Amino acid sequence: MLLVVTAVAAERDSAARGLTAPGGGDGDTGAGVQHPLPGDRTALRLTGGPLGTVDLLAAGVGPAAVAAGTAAALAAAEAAGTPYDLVISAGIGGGFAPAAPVGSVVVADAIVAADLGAETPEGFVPVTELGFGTTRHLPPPGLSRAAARAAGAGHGTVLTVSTVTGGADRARELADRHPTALAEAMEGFGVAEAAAAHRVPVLEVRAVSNPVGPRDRAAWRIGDALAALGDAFRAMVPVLQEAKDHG
Ligand SMILES: O=C(O)c1cccc(C(=O)CC[C@H]2O[C@@H](n3cnc4c(=O)[nH]cnc43)[C@H](O)[C@@H]2O)c1
Repeated sequence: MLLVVTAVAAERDSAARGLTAPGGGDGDTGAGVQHPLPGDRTALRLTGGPLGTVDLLAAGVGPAAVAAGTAAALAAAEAAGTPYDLVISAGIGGGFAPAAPVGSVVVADAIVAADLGAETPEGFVPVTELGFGTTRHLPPPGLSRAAARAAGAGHGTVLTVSTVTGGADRARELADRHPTALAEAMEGFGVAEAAAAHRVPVLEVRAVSNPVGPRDRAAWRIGDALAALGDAFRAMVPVLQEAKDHG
């Protein structure tokens, strides 16, 4: 079973459209059915396509909301005896120029919490250097590479931040600290923490709606990014099917 976790319903519906589009999923999946989850949550459940059962959950904005939603979905599926075997964090995101322009798609080869740490006189120190936890989850390399290739996407680090970058200085600081970063968003690390706790592999897919940099809300291309996200899911179906059928 596949679990796709987004922040908002528009992202969930774009992914579902891709998974049910001709050439992507099987047309029999239709619009899906509501699948109740613990804690007043509901997933959209698709069945009958090449990927078998796919649950799509819009779990809220930010790492805490999606960590809670993902953990609830994973625990419920395990308790029902039908555990998920892959979780995908998906949605729109900011792209680092010039590698990830607006309208492009990025598949994460690493999912990194960029602001989980402490400010010190010497600068930012990640929690790992303070002796706690982790700041990085690694998707299965072969699967993430194949997914990126199928989607025509960039393959690089996706940062998780709790505050959308809004200035050139912050964008430069993040790029300096994470030279392989292609995109930032607000959920991937939360989804990945929950997946890791259940020993389930994770992917992150981001369609770029805006550049990482000075805030210019009017320039965000959310509709284009949602369309690109759906196209990416459609293109990734054969790769996800191969992973499902052959581990
Ligand atoms: O400020 C606004 O008017 C506004 C309107 C719509 C959405 C927002 C968001 O902040 C959306 C955050 C949401 O989208 C992802 N996202 C998209 N671009 C970025 C980014 O450059 N940096 C971080 N996150 C981004 C994020 O994953 C959230 O789910 C604001």
